[in-house]
Amino acid sequence: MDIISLKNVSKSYKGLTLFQHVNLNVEKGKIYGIVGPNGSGKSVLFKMICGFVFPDEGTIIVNGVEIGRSKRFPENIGIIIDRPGYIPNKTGFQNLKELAMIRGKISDNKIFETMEMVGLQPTAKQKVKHYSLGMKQKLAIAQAIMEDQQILILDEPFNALDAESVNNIRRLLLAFKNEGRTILLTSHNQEDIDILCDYVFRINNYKLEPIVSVKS
Ligand SMILES: Nc1ncnc2c1ncn2[C@@H]1O[C@H](COP(=O)(O)OP(=O)(O)OP(=O)(O)O)[C@@H](O)[C@H]1O
Repeated sequence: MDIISLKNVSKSYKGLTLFQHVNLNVEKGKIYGIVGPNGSGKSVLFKMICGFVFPDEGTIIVNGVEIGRSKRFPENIGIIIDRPGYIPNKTGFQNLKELAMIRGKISDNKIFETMEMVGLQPTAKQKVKHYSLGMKQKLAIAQAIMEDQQILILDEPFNALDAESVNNIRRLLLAFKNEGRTILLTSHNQEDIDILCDYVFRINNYKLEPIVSVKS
């Protein structure tokens, strides 16, 4: 069964057409890349899949649940879209802890492990308002993965990361895929797309056009 499916999805903003009758079936345990120029609708597509905005027509089903009908936010989905709103006067750990308390699923230890995994020091006393851009990005990645979310929707996950961190996060994402997690990502860096993605779609003419099937 497809873990995400879009059926006949259309979306416009006041005369700006982004998508017209788009269909997409996402297989579990694969990495999908969505590419397209600035303003082509990549983030809007991800927001629709996450239930943050609704399509004008069509349906989106995530994990068997139609978005916008029975419940608004899909369960078990890790998201990086836009800059997350952190509490500036708290440390990275404290910020993640606040988020973890919403679901109450994970221990402090798991937050520690996740911070180390993405290259942040969990015991650092530095407040997030003093974090560099790359550190904020790592925190965003940490919140998206720390609860072992099975679907990851990652809009530009490599933004602001140094080369070593990019390699680390790429390795992490490939390991998640091997565990059966499903990842949708965007990147303006073709190398990220080539290395990571099983399937790539380009937004073209208001549709998702398959451009390459690198590893299947
Ligand atoms: N809430 C909104 N109201 C009106 N227009 C919007 C809204 N959200 C997005 N748009 C418009 O939709 C278009 C697509 O935006 P989107 O952020 O999805 O582009 P993108 O492909 O992610 O671009 P980039 O590569 O620059 O990140 C843009 O023209 C944007 O201004």
